[in-house]
Amino acid sequence: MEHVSFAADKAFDFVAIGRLCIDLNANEINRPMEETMTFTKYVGGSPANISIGMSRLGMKAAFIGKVANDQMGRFILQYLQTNGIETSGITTDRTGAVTGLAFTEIKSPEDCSILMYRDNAADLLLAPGEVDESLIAGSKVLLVSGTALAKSPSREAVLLALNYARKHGTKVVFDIDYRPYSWATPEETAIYYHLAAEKSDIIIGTREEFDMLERFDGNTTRSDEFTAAQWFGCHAEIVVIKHGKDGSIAYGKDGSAHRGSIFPAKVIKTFGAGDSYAAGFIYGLMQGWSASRSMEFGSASASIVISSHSCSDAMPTVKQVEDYMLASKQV
Ligand SMILES: Nc1ncnc2c1ncn2[C@@H]1O[C@H](COP(=O)(O)OP(=O)(O)O)[C@@H](O)[C@H]1O
Ligand SMILES: O=C(O)C[C@@H](O)[C@H](O)C(=O)COP(=O)(O)O
Repeated sequence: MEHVSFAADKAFDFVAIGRLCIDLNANEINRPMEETMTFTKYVGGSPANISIGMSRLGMKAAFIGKVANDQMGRFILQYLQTNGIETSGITTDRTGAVTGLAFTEIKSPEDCSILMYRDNAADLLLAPGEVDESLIAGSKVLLVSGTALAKSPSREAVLLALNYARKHGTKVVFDIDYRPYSWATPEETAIYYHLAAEKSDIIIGTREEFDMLERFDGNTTRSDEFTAAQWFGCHAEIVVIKHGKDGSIAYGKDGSAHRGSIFPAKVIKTFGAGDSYAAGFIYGLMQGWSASRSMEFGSASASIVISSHSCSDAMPTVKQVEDYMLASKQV
């Protein structure tokens, strides 16, 4: 697989656009949320988690988004700043919108679910005029998280950000990130995901997420090969399909394919796998590594995070990932 090239002369390595939320993860685990009495608060939102992961890995990261004008919004901003993430691209809502909440239920290590409270979420009120073109122009990578396409004006903000990325030679990573709660219909989901995927250089998603994206494309057998071919016909250079504990597969435009295996993990909760995998994978590609090595690094990062109670807080450093890889053998 050919290595992905990134512009060298940019102030930032990575900028993400999308939601900044709060995770409330159950403290009393291995039981239904009806029996949970206390939660631990973490910064959340898939693109926020990935940005934090990139920063923990030593990358210079920035964020474009909108937070609520309340204690949760200020908590998020402070956490990002403490973690070295540029927040000048984040605006504060003045309409009374709130911070999206994700209550994580941990019934068992394999049976986790998320209860999302996202009515009037500030992140979906990001407007096109609030997208900082200079941040995108000054970044090697723009990460688009699919849920930001779920409602206007965030939808139009993302589409404008994609145009800015194309204009300035910023590589686009599209993390499909399907969260049913935020979408009105599957048809709408497919249409707007398509608009983003067509302009993306690297597309990452689970098989189910690609099924949502390819609703009108005739991939009736849910074939990974069909998926890859579909997007190489647009702009993609790499297509990664995640398969949970069965690992992942990456396809290259040159026709190559690489299977990624997993690292053993003492799983506390399966959430956080995708975000930490994405951070590790993108980091690897940006170091000039092969897709295989980048997948391995992402998989180890994922195993660290699913063995932890949080997602954002648990995002590992390079040394932590390398130590984990040394201490584990791939299964
Ligand atoms: N139970 C697990 N044990 C070890 N690694 C896992 C496990 N579940 C997921 N992973 C790793 O995390 C990656 C992403 O997880 P996945 O569940 O496919 O994505 P998402 O969290 O976005 O749904 C997988 O490709 C795999 O490398
Ligand atoms: O993305 C959200 O709104 C919820 C996340 O903050 C939460 O940490 C989570 O679900 C991450 O799981 P992943 O997307 O499977 O990595």
